[in-house]
Amino acid sequence: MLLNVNRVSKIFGGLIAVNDVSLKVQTNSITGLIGPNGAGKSTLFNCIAGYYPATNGDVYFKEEKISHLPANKIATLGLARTFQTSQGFAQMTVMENMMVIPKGQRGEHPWWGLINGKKVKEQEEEHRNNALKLLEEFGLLERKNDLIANLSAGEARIAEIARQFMLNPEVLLLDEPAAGINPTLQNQLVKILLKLRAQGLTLLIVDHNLGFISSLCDYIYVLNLGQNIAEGTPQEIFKNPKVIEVYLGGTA
Ligand SMILES: Nc1ncnc2c1ncn2[C@@H]1O[C@H](COP(=O)(O)OP(=O)(O)OP(=O)(O)O)[C@@H](O)[C@H]1O
Repeated sequence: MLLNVNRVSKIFGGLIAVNDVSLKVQTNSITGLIGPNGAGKSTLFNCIAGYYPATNGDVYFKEEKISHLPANKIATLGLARTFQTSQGFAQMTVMENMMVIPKGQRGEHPWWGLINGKKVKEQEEEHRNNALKLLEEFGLLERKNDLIANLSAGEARIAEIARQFMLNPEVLLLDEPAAGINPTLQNQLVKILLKLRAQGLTLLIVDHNLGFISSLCDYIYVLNLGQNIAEGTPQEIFKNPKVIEVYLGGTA
């Protein structure tokens, strides 16, 4: 089991945003997390990735308890997340965004360059080659010198996902990757994600687009009002009466 979320709750003031939720993500699977607005999906992502401390419960990644660790430490262990809105730097180019060296990497320490300049250069070269390879894989190589601000919303989202791969994650949490992306880019994204899974990546995906979710996921969890109300294969989930009632508004 790569990721094990055990009875996690998150309370904001008087509001129980996530209420005793457990889920498991198998190595090399694509797992979906769906539910209506305000169900607690993003909050659960934040608890898993270390952006919020959970009020109760634990998260285990590769059998190690990570629920007490900060996000940057969790990212260096191999678990990264994307956000609903792009976190990239609008006035940087696509390539410059890729090269923002993740925290915890040697290159960020100023003294490192003084004592070992050659190693830093080698590492930068390695980052650059990795970035170019990823941009090609994500169909953004031709846009590498364009400012993030000049990309379409969909391209900016794909650039943000590509940027997360600079950390070489083993599991990536994707928060609404298909939102605001036109159908052509969406199909491209499905192909890219399936290819990355074939290369060994594990994914946990939140999205409102059920077609996108069912074309990707092996297994789906459904949240409503902070609670896990159903789990199963896409076929099981989309004929589950509870899911139809709360998520599809009673229209099957
Ligand atoms: N930082 C916060 N402080 C207080 N309440 C919050 C905070 N973040 C989220 N909430 C509340 O927690 C509940 C769950 O929100 P969350 O964003 O996790 O839902 P979601 O399922 O991701 O929704 P959406 O699909 O609309 O993104 C909501 O009622 C929301 O208002």
